[in-house]
Amino acid sequence: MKETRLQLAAAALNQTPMDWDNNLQNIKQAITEAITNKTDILLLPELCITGYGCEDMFLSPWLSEVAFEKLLQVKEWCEGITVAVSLPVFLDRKVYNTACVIKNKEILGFTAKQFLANDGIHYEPRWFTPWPANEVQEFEMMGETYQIGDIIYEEQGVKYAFEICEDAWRPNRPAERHMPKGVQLILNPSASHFALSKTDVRYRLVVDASKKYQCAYMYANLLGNEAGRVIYDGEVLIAQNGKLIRRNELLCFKNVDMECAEVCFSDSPEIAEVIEYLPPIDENKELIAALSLALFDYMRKSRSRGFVLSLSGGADSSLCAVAVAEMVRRGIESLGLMGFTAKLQMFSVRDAAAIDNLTAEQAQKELVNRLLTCAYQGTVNSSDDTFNSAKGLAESIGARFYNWTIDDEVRGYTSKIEAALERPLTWEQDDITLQNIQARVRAPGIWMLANIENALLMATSNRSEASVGYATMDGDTAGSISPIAGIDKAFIRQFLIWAQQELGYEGLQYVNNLQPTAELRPAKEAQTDEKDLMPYPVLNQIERLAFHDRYSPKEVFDILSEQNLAEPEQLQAWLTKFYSLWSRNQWKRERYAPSFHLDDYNVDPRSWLRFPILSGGFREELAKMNS
Ligand SMILES: Nc1ncnc2c1ncn2[C@@H]1O[C@H](COP(=O)(O)OP(=O)(O)OC[C@H]2O[C@@H]([n+]3cccc(C(=O)O)c3)[C@H](O)[C@@H]2O)[C@@H](O)[C@H]1O
Ligand SMILES: Nc1ncnc2c1ncn2[C@@H]1O[C@H](COP(=O)(O)OP(=O)(O)OP(=O)(O)O)[C@@H](O)[C@H]1O
Repeated sequence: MKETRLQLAAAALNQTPMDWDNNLQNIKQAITEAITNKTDILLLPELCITGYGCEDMFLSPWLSEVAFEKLLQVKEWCEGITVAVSLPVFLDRKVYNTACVIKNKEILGFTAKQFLANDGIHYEPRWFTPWPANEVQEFEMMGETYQIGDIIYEEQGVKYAFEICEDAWRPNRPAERHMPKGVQLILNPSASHFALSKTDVRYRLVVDASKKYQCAYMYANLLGNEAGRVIYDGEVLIAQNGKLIRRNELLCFKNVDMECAEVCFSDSPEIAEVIEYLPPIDENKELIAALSLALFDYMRKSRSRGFVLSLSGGADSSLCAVAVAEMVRRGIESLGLMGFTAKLQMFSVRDAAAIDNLTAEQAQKELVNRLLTCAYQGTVNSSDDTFNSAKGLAESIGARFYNWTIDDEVRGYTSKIEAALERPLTWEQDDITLQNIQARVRAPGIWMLANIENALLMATSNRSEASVGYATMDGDTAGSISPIAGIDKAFIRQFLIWAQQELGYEGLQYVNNLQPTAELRPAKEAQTDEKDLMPYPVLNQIERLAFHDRYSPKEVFDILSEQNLAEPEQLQAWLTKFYSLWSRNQWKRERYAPSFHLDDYNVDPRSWLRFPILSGGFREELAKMNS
């Protein structure tokens, strides 16, 4: 029996589009670590030289030229090691998404992606050309000739080849053709976005393939919030013959996260009979890990100095506050306090050392205090309950907390307009106007704090509100990021109960006992979101069926009718409200501050879901459903 042992390594990298210094530094760090570990082959993620999220910049030839120059720099760091590093290659006015193999400072070739990702948040065919199976060509670049295409490489007698991210997600994936050619190792450089529970799918793709194709399979994903909206979990997997060899801790705060393993290749491999899959995934844990890392990266990459939040004590703003506290907790856990503060680049060494001298609990609170400023902005319609909730939560996590009222500003604007119109504004006649002015006058003051502190203003809308436009434009939508606009309200409410119980955020006890309310109408009307709209779980179900599952209004009605959720007339009324508000409010979704992709879909037009700003508003379809 012939056996060869190879030391394999794969590294997740926290890259940023066109941040050449950062990207090359991370690549160098990974190569240096791998050389120290006596690695034979190191795999790095998809498009890690440029960053995956360069968007239309991929269409500019100069971007690929710069990437090639950087590749030549990387090549020189590869002494005694084989490294797979990915970049776009511009040939004959087409761009290819490639993985380049460098062996001992020499370029062996470029494998080009065959299946381009074109669903959900991915739009690759806009930029790249797919490479045909089995084809290899030569091309010239900067005076040298190279091979590009469907190449099979060899390391110490072990044949290896690539599947580049999406390649592995298709039934006729390249591995199907590689196996009969004696390929024993597949490398997969990926930019596979985070979504709740998605790691399970990825795990299956990798471990199942290693069994089916009787090979070793090495996978490296990008890490962190790369370009603003999309988060990568930095997953690294090494598997062989149906057995997992290595899997890392996901969503860490490091720049480089590497796994190494010695893997034995034999001509009569032992194939696992039964594959051990991952245990059920705790989506609450996953959500907060992704959200806190997304905030951390967004903040440092945008060179901001913390967050500002209009804290109502309701569920949405409370989640935003907890996410910042968790960013600090998880950041310290991942990097150590000095590592965390150094990476933020906003504290002097002296300042950071002083914080480091505090007890762990004090240091956590001190950092939250420096990074999060909250304000409660009450009106005559606000209740003691929400004030106590906001204050209690802010104090419990250590955030700075201000409290003022906005009644003077509301009165000022209202009386100006009343004078101009020569009539009083009344709740009977001017309900929405009188609600919106309250939400709007909260914006200037909170923006002032954000400007003073050079901090990011968090807009607190969730996905359910975004669907139906249940937010005031330039009021509670004001902000520089919308961190929770990808999460539905029902999920948020159960998450906050979990966070109180499992993460120990006792300050959430108040909000966990409140009904969601906008508190924009006079208190005697006992306004609640669900009275204005419909029960959030129903709204969420309609939204998922309509857009994630792509059913027609009539089909959604039929599916929900079978569940006996409500009387048919009630269901019809909810559906009519949902589709009408959905259509009318596309323009608002276009104007939301950037949001994160967290769930398996979102309603952000720049990301998962495009919809016309002006449309027929489902009039005919709703009439059919109602007939
Ligand atoms: N296609 C389109 N393109 C551009 N603009 C369009 C438009 N369609 C309408 N508009 C404009 O939209 C404007 C109306 O939008 P906007 O002023 O935002 O207000 P609007 O959507 O009419 O009302 C806001 C809703 O959000 C609720 N809300 C507000 C604030 C907070 C909360 C909470 O949960 O705490 C809830 C409130 O109860 C109300 O139901 C109109 O002036 C109209 O001209
Ligand atoms: N009294 C308030 N003080 C400060 N900010 C407020 C106040 N009322 C509303 N806001 C701002 O407007 C946003 C929208 O209000 P909304 O009621 O939708 O959210 P919430 O209060 O956080 O959650 P819930 O809907 O569960 O009550 C809040 O998240 C907050 O940022």
